[in-house]
Amino acid sequence: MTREKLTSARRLVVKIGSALLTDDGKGLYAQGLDSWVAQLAALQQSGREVVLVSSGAVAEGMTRLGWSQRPEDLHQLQAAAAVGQVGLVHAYETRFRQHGLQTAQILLGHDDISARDRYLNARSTLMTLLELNVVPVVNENDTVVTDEIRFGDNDTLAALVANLIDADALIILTDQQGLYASDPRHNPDAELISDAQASDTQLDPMVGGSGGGLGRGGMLTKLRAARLAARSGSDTVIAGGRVDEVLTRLLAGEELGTLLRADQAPMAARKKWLAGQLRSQGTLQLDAGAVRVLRQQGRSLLAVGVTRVSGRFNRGDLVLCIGPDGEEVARGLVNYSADEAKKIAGVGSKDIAEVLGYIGDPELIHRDNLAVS
Ligand SMILES: Nc1ncnc2c1ncn2[C@@H]1O[C@H](COP(=O)(O)OP(=O)(O)O)[C@@H](O)[C@H]1O
Ligand SMILES: N[C@@H](CCC(=O)OP(=O)(O)O)C(=O)O
Repeated sequence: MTREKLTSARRLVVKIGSALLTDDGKGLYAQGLDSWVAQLAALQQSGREVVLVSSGAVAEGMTRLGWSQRPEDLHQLQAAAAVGQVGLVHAYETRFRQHGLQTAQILLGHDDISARDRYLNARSTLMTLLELNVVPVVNENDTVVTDEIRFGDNDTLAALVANLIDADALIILTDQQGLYASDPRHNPDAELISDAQASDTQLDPMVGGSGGGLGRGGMLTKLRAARLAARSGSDTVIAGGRVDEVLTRLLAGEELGTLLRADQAPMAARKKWLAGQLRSQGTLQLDAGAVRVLRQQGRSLLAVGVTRVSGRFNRGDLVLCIGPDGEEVARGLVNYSADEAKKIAGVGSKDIAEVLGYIGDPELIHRDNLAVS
């Protein structure tokens, strides 16, 4: 099968794992970093949007603190991550700057993505950074979360980020060339899987064991991540980070690594997910004009088209949009709380700041967060 969809992927999440980044425990792998950053910069400069999810904080922290063994103690791990994160971001910052690109540090926990208000904030910040042509460098917020650091799994975080920004593709770079039919550390003759549907259950027995010394999750978390990414329509590639020009070649359509395909396209998947959210926290009644632009033009909902607000909801909650006769028109994630929405109902976007004293988003529900019935 060809990889045309990947060549046209516009928005990418690239994850670089600990096993790859840390040069067998001897600090960060500088040559690798030079090469990945050069490739990422070229992709960004050719008009693609790139979010980088990078591990390596614990490993870099251990080097800086002079520790040769990964500590068992959770708080020591967290301390190492806090020390190492500075070095990690510095390593990316200096390299991207040589290519004329700014970077941003984003530290996230899974809760930041599951809580609705934080979800919208994280999404808006990442989208804004992409619009500004900045490369976000994401890692787990190891100071406040402990599960992920214990399992050493940034694969899940990368998939959640792919969901968050509706990425077209998630590329997971690791120390193996991709997913093999069995762990190549134990079976050097194992066959590389080049192409599969992410949902294919025949893959399950192939990913048994966990990872190596510094990486932990192994292929199990990568397969799970591919399935998670597929929920928002993102394909996943697992590929070898040491392969020459791996990112450039993958996006040129070369059949490297393992492609795990999603069943549906990003926007369709997102709308389906929204439509399937059962519990709504409130209702917005729309005037006939708003109903028309939502239905016929797929536009965002502006406060000016809202005639009545009911229910108790916060930013990020799901609300129903009903027409003048009470029929459901759409449902979506709202940008303002019920109290704020009541104040700005019927108000034009440019006057929101005057009414509220601030403006968060110009629309009440952004079209990406809206599923029309
Ligand atoms: N079927 C498989 N194919 C490839 N690698 C596998 C497989 N099963 C287990 N692994 C192991 O997964 C490791 C990669 O995972 P991990 O060490 O967690 O890396 P990372 O830090 O990049 O996430 C490989 O080094 C390999 O030993
Ligand atoms: N967040 C931590 C650990 C994450 C981690 O190692 O994950 P992975 O690259 O999936 O094996 C770090 O930066 O060291």
